[in-house]
Amino acid sequence: MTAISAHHVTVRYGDVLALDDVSVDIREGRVCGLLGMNGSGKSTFFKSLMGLVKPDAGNIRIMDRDRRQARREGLLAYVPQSEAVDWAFPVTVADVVLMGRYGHLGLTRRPRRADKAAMRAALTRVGLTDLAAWPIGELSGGQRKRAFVARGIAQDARLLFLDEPFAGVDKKSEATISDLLRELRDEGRTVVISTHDLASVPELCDEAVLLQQRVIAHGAIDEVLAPEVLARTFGVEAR
Ligand SMILES: Nc1ncnc2c1ncn2[C@@H]1O[C@H](COP(=O)(O)OP(=O)(O)OP(=O)(O)O)[C@@H](O)[C@H]1O
Repeated sequence: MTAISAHHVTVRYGDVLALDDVSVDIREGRVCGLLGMNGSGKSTFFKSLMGLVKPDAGNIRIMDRDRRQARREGLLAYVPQSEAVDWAFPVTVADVVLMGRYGHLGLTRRPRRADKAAMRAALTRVGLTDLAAWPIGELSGGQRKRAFVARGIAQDARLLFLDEPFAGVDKKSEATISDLLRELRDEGRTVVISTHDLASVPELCDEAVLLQQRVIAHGAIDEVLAPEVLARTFGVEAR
């Protein structure tokens, strides 16, 4: 099945054209890298897929559903950029992961035994069991990312979007997160990571989309990262 089907998506913020006629199809069970410079529209594309931004034109389907239905079914999980999170907010790691269980029922619902079991299983999966009671703000960059991935696992999301997952993360944590994402892919989930760090892409991703308001290239890594494509996009000689 096609996990993401975006056709002719255009998004404007006032005078700024953030996405220009973007069409991308991504199959289920893939790790896809969404590549582009700062301001190229990566976050806007994620927000459009999540239903947080309403495109001015175009059509988006998630696993053959409209975005609202996909959200209602809990198919989508988002791991935000570190800067987008208020790390001083007093929640524990367990709280963050439990948020994956609330779905559309609202925050007043008390977690049941099954929710807590799913939370614990997800924390085990990402290796954070011992830190369950810690305030999220006291974790390292890599641990925070893993906590948010655990939230997606507890939710049993079929698609995970990670915005710059390796920014502010040390090499060891990066390897741990990459392994985890590959495992999730092997279970048939679809993982899309946005990054401007091209070094992490070849090993982790099955395919890549190069974005600069428009889709410059989409396909196998060696095609998308071909020196002539990068030179054209970034205006530099690629090594
Ligand atoms: N809420 C907004 N209002 C106005 N302009 C915006 C808004 N959000 C993004 N933009 C602009 O839209 C363009 C695309 O931004 P976007 O954040 O999607 O890019 P990005 O590739 O994710 O970049 P970054 O890696 O810096 O987050 C940029 O020019 C940005 O300044």
